[in-house]
Amino acid sequence: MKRFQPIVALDVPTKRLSLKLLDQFEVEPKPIIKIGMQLFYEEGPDIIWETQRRGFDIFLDLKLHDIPNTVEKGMQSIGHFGVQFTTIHAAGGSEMMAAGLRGLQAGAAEAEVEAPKLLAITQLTSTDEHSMQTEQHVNLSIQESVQSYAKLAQQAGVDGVVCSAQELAVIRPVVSDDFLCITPGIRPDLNVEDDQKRTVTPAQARQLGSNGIVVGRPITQSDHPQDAYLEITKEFLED
Ligand SMILES: O=C(O)c1cc(=O)[nH]c(=O)n1[C@@H]1O[C@H](COP(=O)(O)O)[C@@H](O)[C@H]1O
Repeated sequence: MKRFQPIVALDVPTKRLSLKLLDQFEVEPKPIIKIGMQLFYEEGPDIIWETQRRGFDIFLDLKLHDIPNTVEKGMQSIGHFGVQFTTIHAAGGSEMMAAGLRGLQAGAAEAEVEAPKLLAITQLTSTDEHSMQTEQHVNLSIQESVQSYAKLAQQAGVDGVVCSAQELAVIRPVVSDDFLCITPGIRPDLNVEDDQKRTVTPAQARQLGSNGIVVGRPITQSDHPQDAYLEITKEFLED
């Protein structure tokens, strides 16, 4: 099973701070860098070029969720960037996910770059079963909801899902072997949750069969981001 090096969420407000962090990751294996909405809305595509110039693969996490035509056009623009991964919300439905995939492939073809892997967000790792049931009015367990989104995402043709590693046991039996399961909500110390609800350690994510972990604050807010990254990498990649 494919296991990627950890994906570091660069959840900082400015280019200056992000470049300072990137300088910390001149190590092997180089992390995949996740650029999310805060940094992208602030700095625009320039932050992608700067990160690519430093030799990092990019996970552009903009979580598109809109009517199919709007998502298709938005994804067409994202397809131009030459990033390796990007995200869409499974809750938008199969028609929207298929439209997003079409747009992404069209954009990548226009720019003559490889299309990114498209990942569907299932239930955010900050959601617990109680809030899902009482606020989204989803009358299922978290496991059932995530499993159902994973099946829908695969039928729509996307490359994988984002979920908690806690749900992998129910997803794997219903998707193909090459379907990617990328898992945030990673905490080396499970006592530190922040706003995350469905957390696991890097070692648990490996044991549960995650293809890649997304880690933000445990690395970026550490006094020694490089040491924290290397420690987490060892825990996740080494059998
Ligand atoms: O799409 C994501 O990456 C994502 C999905 C999800 O369900 N939960 C989740 O935490 N994330 C992202 O993963 C990162 C987790 O950050 P930390 O909680 O600081 O490790 C953030 O950048 C979130 O946007």
